[in-house]
Amino acid sequence: MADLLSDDEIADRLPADWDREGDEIVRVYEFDDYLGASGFLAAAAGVAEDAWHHPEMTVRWGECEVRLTTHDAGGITGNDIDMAERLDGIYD
Ligand SMILES: C[C@H](O)[C@H](O)[C@H]1CNC2=NC(N)=NC(=O)C2=N1
Repeated sequence: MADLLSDDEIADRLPADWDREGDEIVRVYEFDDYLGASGFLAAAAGVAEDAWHHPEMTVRWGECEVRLTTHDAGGITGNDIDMAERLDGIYD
């Protein structure tokens, strides 16, 4: 099981455009419309399934909010940082 990151480690490793909110890291990806946001969610779900690390995702008009935490560890781990970087990689 992945180890919890310290506050300093989280601050150091948090990718640009992501914020920390307690035991989660959060980013809102922006799109031109609802279908764009929905398509990103579908692609992100595939990335998550491949990595077996699953974010909480909420689609709104033109937005997909992604929240990551490691449930098994009860907080933020390297798995969350890695998933954030993977999702940034599929965001055009
Ligand atoms: C049983 C447990 O849910 C699985 O091992 C995986 C599935 N996906 C997961 N996703 C996230 N975000 N955290 C987990 O701890 C996690 N665990």
